[in-house]
Amino acid sequence: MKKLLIYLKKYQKELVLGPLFKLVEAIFELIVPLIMAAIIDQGIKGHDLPLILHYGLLLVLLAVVGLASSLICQYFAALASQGFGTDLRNAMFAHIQSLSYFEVDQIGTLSLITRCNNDINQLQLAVAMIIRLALRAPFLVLGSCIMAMRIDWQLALVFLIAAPLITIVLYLIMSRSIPYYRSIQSKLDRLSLLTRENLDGIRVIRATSNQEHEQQRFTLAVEELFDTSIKAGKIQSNLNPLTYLIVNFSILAIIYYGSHRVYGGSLTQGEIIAFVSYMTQMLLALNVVANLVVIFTKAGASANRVSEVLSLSSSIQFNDHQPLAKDSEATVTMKHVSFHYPNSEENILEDISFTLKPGEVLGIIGGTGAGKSTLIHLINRFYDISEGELTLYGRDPKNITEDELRGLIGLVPQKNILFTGTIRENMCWGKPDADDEEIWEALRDAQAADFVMQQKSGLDTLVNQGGRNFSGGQRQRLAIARALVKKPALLILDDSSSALDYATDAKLQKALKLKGKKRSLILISQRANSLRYADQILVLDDGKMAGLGTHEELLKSSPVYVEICASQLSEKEMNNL
Ligand SMILES: Nc1ncnc2c1ncn2[C@@H]1O[C@H](COP(=O)(O)OP(=O)(O)OP(=O)(O)O)[C@@H](O)[C@H]1O
Repeated sequence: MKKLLIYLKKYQKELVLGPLFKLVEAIFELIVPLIMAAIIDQGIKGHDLPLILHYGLLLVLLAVVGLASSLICQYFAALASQGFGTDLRNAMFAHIQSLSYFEVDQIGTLSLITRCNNDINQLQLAVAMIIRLALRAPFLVLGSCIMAMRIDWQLALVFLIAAPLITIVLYLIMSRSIPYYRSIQSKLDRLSLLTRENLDGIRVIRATSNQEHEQQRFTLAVEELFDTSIKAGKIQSNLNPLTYLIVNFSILAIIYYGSHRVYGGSLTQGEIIAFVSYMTQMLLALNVVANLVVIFTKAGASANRVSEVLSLSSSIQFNDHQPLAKDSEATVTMKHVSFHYPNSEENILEDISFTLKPGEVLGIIGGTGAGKSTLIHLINRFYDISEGELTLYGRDPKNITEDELRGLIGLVPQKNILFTGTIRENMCWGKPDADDEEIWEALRDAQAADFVMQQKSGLDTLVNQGGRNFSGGQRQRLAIARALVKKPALLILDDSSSALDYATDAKLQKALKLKGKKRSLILISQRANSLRYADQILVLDDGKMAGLGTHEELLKSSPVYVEICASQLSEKEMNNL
């Protein structure tokens, strides 16, 4: 919670002045019943029109000043709550960027989105309510009681009985409904997760005719939310009848006992009216307090969820910089490397060793789940190795700054993502100052120049969300070009040409090899054909090395490799190998 308070520090002025202005409005509200009493007792009773006009004008003045105070408070509340939300959202977003894959996996991407949006909205609302109502509502409760006592302390005993009774009713209702409100929040979380998942995967859902199943899942989640909301609503619906019952009995008591006192001459009719007004004011203010409790309870849960993210620190720390040995004989070296994900004990990679030299191509092949992408994650230092030794240009990656590491490696991940914007903007991600010539060169090498040229707007062609206005193969080539623009010393393609036909794939490989005299290349592929000209191929089988060598060497030494080739190539092709 402390972590969140620092974002309010900037708005101390608004947090103090806002409630003070609201207090001015509340004071005026407490004065109004007294003026009404005076109008009745002096003006109407004495047929004194000038006095009625005088008090009427006073009422108008109080209303105008009260409204102005309320608007000023509203302004401060909006300024502080929106500013707080914006600062917090920016800080949270920046913090998430600094986290490693492990922490992001731990919370989950969709939950992070909900926390960044819904939870911060909830906190914004709470800040606005603190400024607008947190001081005003209790002040009105207390003020109404005091004002009533000022008029007639004996009759005000009705307040002293009614106020605790109303408080008990509020407590009973709130304590029963708040758990439901908490549950509603987590159910809303689940619903937004389902909505997002479904809309993201709408093509897959339709292609696999799973609409009905997904509809059922969604309906179930909506019904659960509906049930919980109804339960909370049913409890909450007792609030007004019960509190109004107490207030109406109190008003009856005030009128009954008050009328005796009016006959006795110790109280006036106007004062009775003022008493009734104070009673109503107190009830409304207590209801506001009850709503505030609900808002703050929800905000409390949201604050915990936001703080949980902010208190995470990246498990990947980059130490002091040591200069890279650019003339090192090896780009990447792994010696007996093993790795398990932080959330499991089971080794995903075991005893992996290889050396990749500058200008060389390393192919990685293996079945699904063999650990190919995981190995790439280690080279990128998305995770740290669990055992063994990993060096990049002769250095432990822990001693390379993050910027240098990212500048060194151009990664085209398996699930490539293009961002909304133009093709040029996407290309400049790796190198913001890249000129058109550099971009076209990268596009040519990635075999993407032809189709970009065919676009009417060329590099200024707009890329829709996720690159949906391009085919799978075009997206892959654009993603490869984007990685090439920054001219990385090590280019990693994680199954990034799977959607290309063999001829385009071959042209791509040729271009990459031609340009990459000094650049090392790691190619992950499920297709043996795509890797056959690599300088060495690492065969992974269930996280273990099942061979390392050239295509020809592996055909003699690695049964797993032979099996992969046999499953993909025809007998004729196999015989020609
Ligand atoms: N973040 C993670 N946390 C825990 N386990 C993971 C994580 N990511 C991957 N794994 C597990 O690690 C194993 C290897 O996954 P990896 O993605 O490296 O395989 P792969 O060879 O690239 O497979 P594919 O060819 O299907 O992409 C799998 O069993 C997977 O379940």
